Amino acid sequence: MPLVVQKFGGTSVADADKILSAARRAIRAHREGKQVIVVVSARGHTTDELIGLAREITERPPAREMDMLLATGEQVSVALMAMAIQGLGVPAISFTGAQIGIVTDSFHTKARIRNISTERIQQALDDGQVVIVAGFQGVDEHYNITTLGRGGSDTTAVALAAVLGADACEIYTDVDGVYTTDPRIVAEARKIDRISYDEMLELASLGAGVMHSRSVEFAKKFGVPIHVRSSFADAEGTWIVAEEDARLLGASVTGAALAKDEARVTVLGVPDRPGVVHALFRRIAEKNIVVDMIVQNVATRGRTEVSFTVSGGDLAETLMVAEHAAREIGAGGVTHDPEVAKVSVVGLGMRVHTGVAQAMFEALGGAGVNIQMITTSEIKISVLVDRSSAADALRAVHRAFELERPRLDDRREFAPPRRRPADRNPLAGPEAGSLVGGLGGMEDLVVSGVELDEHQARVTLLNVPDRPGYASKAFRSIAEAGVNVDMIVQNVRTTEGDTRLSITVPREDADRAASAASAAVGDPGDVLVEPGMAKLSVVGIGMRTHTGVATRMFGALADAGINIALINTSEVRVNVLTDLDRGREGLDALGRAFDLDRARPAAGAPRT
Ligand SMILES: Nc1ncnc2c1ncn2[C@@H]1O[C@H](COP(=O)(O)OP(=O)(O)O)[C@@H](O)[C@H]1O
Ligand SMILES: N[C@@H](CC(=O)OP(=O)(O)O)C(=O)O
Repeated sequence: MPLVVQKFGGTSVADADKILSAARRAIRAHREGKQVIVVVSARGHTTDELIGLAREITERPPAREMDMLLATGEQVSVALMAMAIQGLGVPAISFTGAQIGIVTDSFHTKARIRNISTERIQQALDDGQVVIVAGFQGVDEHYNITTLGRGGSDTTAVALAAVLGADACEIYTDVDGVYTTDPRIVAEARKIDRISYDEMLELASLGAGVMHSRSVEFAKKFGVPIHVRSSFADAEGTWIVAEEDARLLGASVTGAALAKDEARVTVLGVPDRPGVVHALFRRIAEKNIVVDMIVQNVATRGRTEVSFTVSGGDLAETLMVAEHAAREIGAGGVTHDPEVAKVSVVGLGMRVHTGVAQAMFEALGGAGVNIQMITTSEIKISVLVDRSSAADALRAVHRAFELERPRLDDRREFAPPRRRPADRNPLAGPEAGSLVGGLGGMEDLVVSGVELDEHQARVTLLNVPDRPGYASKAFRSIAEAGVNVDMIVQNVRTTEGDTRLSITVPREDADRAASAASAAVGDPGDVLVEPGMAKLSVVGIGMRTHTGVATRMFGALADAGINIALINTSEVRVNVLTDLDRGREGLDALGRAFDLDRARPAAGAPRT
């Protein structure tokens, strides 16, 4: 019998009419002969209101009690939904997370699912009942109630779909699909018909609030097709599916995202020697703080700057940890900016299209937006900008890539295949050995490989003026010279007022890239070339949301005495640049650190 999981977000169960309309949708699927699991979130703004209530009592509510409080929002919704479905004549039963054995770790307010017992749900389904489950919550091994982090009901829904082998997970929300960017900010944004897991992972973690990024990790790991669609209309929404099913045509950029609630932290005067970066990020990871956009630039006079972003809510704690770590490693100090935002473009097409970075920087320059930091991965480019210019920046970028124009997608009716666990579920399949942290947790990090690219050269532009338009000029010149750029890293201005922008290119193109850059910046003395660099990458799922992965990577390299010259991170990989002659050794060290015997050198995959 087909099985479907339907998740209704807060806006879709905000009042009695909406609950009844969601109930009718579940009943329709039930009458079509499907087994139906309904996952619901707290009604409307309930979770925000509960947080407000706690703050009225105390500035720093204990996390355990916070979870006890927040979980009530979803409990109200499941009861009302069960009443609605039963009232319409169909048997239904509601469960809290604890009742159906959604067992998590004990990181209150950001717990991860370890496992889900399926017997009770399966029994109810087999009895012909619609099963209603409270999203966003679980219970730890000591029976403490936990929550999964804001937006976590998506993760409950996809996790249930994964363990029960559902044919699809339907996410019902107040938009009719995933758009090229947030339609509340850019009115011309267009609905996307199909998008790959990796693109959605990047978009979600870069700010597209329509999906919880951890839910997409689940979907990718377990091969669950997700259908994001409107609660209030019947039209097809957006399918989030495996790359081979997304059948993407043409475009270099699929979507753009804005993360507004970002804060930047920079550790100044970091000694340029092995182990230092590791010491810093280990301290932060110990606090379970998710670090994003790590940018480390070329050292001068034996010192460098390391910048990274965290969400605004984590800033105070991060600063305390960073200041402590800075003293420990003998760094110069810590600065921060709480008023920044990150604008990103994402697209699998970037793997093959050139000139994407140039087009993005040109659009930003044209809109008068100053770029503070840049970081890239194979399928995304992110820039940090002042928060006040963020919406303008997003609109400019959306326009530059003509994201409002319909793509050549195949719009025929689409029924995605469920790619069953044998080939996709790393808990069951051949990748089981690569799980870090044992087989205990469904949400454990999956590291699928480590790679070495020995064909990289680094080109650095020194003395980059801190004003709009500069990056665009340099990249236009490099693109005109026909050079494919791989990594791009720009850190914030140093204390001496100097900004450095580094790129990596295929070694044979290094001189061409350097002369193109010199021509653009006007002074050859401002361009540095290091022809022999190696890129080491750790590849997998959940690389960013698992705080420990970068730390483990930096630690392994530190123990091997290998210095890190550049860093960039994404949802699916962490890349670092090292000296060429240390590359193989680094690859072995990473293979050991991540318990992989499949460490392999990779052919360079330049783009941009
Ligand atoms: N790329 C995007 N596509 C669609 N919606 C987006 C995107 N980025 C951000 N959003 C926002 O996400 C919202 C839906 O998420 P959310 O409010 O969490 O819904 P729910 O309550 O159903 O979980 C939309 O109203 C939209 O403004
Ligand atoms: N109620 C929780 C969980 C959730 O996922 O909500 P929604 O589906 O409305 O984003 C929150 O507000 O974070």
